[in-house]
Amino acid sequence: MAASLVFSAIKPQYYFSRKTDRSCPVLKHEQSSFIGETTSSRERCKNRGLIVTNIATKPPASSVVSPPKQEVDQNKGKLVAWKSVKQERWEGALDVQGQIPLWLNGTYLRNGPGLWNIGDYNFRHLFDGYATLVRLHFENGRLVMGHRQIESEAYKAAKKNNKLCYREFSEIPKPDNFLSYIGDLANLFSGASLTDNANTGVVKLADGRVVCLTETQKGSIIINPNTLDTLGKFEYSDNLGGLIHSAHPIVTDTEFLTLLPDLINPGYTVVRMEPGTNERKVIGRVNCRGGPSPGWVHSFPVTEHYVVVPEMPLRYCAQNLLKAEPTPLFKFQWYPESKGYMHIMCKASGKIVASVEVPLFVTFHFINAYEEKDEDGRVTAIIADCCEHNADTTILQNLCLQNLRSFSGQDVLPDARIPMDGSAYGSLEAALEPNEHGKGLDMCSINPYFLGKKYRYAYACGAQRPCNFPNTLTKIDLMEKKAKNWQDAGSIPSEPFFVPRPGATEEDDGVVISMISDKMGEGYALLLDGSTFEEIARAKFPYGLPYGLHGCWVPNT
Ligand SMILES: CC(=O)/C=C/C=C(C)/C=C/C1=C(C)CCCC1(C)C
Ligand SMILES: CC(/C=C/C=O)=C\C=C\C=O
Ligand SMILES: [Fe+2]
Repeated sequence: MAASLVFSAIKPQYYFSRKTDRSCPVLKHEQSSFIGETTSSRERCKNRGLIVTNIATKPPASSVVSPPKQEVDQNKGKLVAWKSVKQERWEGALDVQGQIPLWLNGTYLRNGPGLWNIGDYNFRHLFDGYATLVRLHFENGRLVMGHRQIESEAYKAAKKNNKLCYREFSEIPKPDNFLSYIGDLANLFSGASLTDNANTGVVKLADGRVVCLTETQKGSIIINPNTLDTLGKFEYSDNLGGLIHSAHPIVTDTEFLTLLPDLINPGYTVVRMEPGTNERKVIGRVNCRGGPSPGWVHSFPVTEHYVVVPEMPLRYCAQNLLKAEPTPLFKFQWYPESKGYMHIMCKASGKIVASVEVPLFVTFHFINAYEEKDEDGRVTAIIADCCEHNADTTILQNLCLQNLRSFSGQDVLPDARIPMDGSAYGSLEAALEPNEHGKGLDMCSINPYFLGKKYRYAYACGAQRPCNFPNTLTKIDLMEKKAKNWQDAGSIPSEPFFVPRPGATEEDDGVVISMISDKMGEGYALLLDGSTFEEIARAKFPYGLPYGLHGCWVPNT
């Protein structure tokens, strides 16, 4: 059993003061070739439905102690996290060590970029990879795993033509000649050449549809959570247009909220979609306060009554979009002079009730947000928690595959942000001492019942230094300002996903699911107790799987 480690975690926070608004309620395996070419159908048949036995090897002991450099070097090249998925699909029951709680009945789905090459051509960036879905189906203490590639147009075209056909995060198809270059530019403006490679996340809508998403709107793809079949595009039936959106909508039993950045008139449209429909309706619009374009908006948080619209000084950049070769910040540009802002929009009226300047910040992921109220129930502040990267844009370069694959023992992960004071502006503060979680923090989840509400626990990936990527799992207690940490030295765990126990009354009563890409080239599903953060079960995969980004829970119906 892997020990639960106690060091701790950081969690920067934004504080906004706002005037009370009366109109609102207070309301290749490295060498592997492109999928389908190397894996023979014989091999696939052999693996399909395979019950993996004889895996009762002793789990690697966890340790708070950093692995000595030699150990890191010895295992160099075996870590499976950044290697393309071995084959297009697999499904089978897994042998479980430990006890899966009998109440855990349903399917955990995880999406992420898992295939980074077309034949001999290797992609540059983590976010370029073709989407790999992984499914962990829990039923009566048993576990069936499956993985499969999403059949996006981008993936199918790459397979058919053996070359890149759509614009990915950093990869751009090479024009054949000058005329096709002009055509490509036209296709960029119409969106025709943008990828639909839905490799960022997966959400279960309240009407039961399961949708994989990325930052391009056309990359919204409906899948079958049982078979992982690609069922077709999720077509938005409104006329809102635009080409991009936040990769992380807020999805609840009653709504789907997202942000549409406007690159022409810098700003954001906040939209809402009702379950059972494909039509987004506008809640309101925010104009940017600084810079030539909107800030990159990968995610955003909500409170009970407000949508928090972040305006990050790392902004979309039209010039970089047009460049044939990637720039250091890809499609973005850092404009520190343009400053950073947070806008607070009332969900009911669409009115902006506060718009504050905040210290420069760089974040992919907001964790949660909530309203702070005085004795009379008036909202006095909004706390928005995020995984902040010390206002350091080099995080984008760190996520280049070459950098991820070539860890030499040197620590390059940017520290999380140093606490700062507020004054007349919103402030950015560390929510707890950063060493609690090793000064790195990303890929977070919370108990979904606490979305938008004051909450105590966040689960995330933290860091055991030295490292070049988050390599621990951490449970942050925002009240005690402490963290419990779990680590399998040399391995990379994916986002710890919290599933509450039905009927639970405590916020952390549930399990945390993660998948580990281990240093020996293997991998396993891991279950931790949401309260003690101790391991309760693990199940080894037939082979290691690449790193994956975000997931969702689909309960058995
Ligand atoms: C995997 C992940 O988290 C992010 C993926 C982001 C993507 C695919 C962004 C793609 C884009 C383009 C292809 C052109 C327009 C800008 C931008 C949205 C960055
Ligand atoms: C995995 C990641 C950042 C890790 C750095 O600490 C960001 C992923 C973003 C997309 O979902
Ligand atoms: Fe994300």
